[in-house]
Amino acid sequence: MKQLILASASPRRKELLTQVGIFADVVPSEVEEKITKTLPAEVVEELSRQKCLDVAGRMAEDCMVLGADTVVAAEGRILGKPGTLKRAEEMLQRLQGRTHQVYTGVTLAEVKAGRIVRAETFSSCTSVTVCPMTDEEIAEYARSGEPLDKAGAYGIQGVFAKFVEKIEGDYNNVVGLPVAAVYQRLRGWPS
Ligand SMILES: Cc1cn([C@H]2C[C@H](O)[C@@H](COP(=O)(O)OP(=O)(O)OP(=O)(O)O)O2)c(=O)[nH]c1=O
Repeated sequence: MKQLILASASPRRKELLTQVGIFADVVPSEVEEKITKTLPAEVVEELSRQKCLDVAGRMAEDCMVLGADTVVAAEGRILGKPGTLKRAEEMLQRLQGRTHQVYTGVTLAEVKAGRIVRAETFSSCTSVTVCPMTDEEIAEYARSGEPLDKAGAYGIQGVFAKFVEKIEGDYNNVVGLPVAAVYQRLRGWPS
């Protein structure tokens, strides 16, 4: 396989690729993310494409570029990163005691002789059921710092695992990258 460039600053995505033996160089996208869609699957696909094509357009060497974006969809709303403690608590209040969906969009592009010669976009959805949480549990978890940089204000791979009743679909998709689907697609691409 050609050198893979990961157009994402998310350490979790890099770790997931490394876990399956795909060693990527990181070149984070600097694109201003612009949402024109409304369905969560379309939103993550659109954002993953913007991140991927931004970085791919700057590559001079032959390579593959991967962009990804993750959001949580709950009761018709799309939840990104909370950014503040208050927003984190509001999001967790919305998720506790219910089932929601996590969507990750992925775009893969091939760069040849300084040009993008191919790009493919797809998304993956996982359902996550969260146990009922008390107000104290929500406040304590929000204060832990874990939620702030994560879509939906939680990290399934961290302390929040104790509130996850069940999931349906790819676990790694929740963490930020459906790594099996990525590998299966990359396998079919030119070496
Ligand atoms: C739901 C959930 C999300 N997340 C993370 C994955 C993503 O890093 C983050 C969603 O933010 P994204 O905007 O998808 O990605 P990012 O800002 O981390 O990186 P970049 O924009 O450079 O690609 O939430 C978890 O780590 N665990 C979880 O359980």
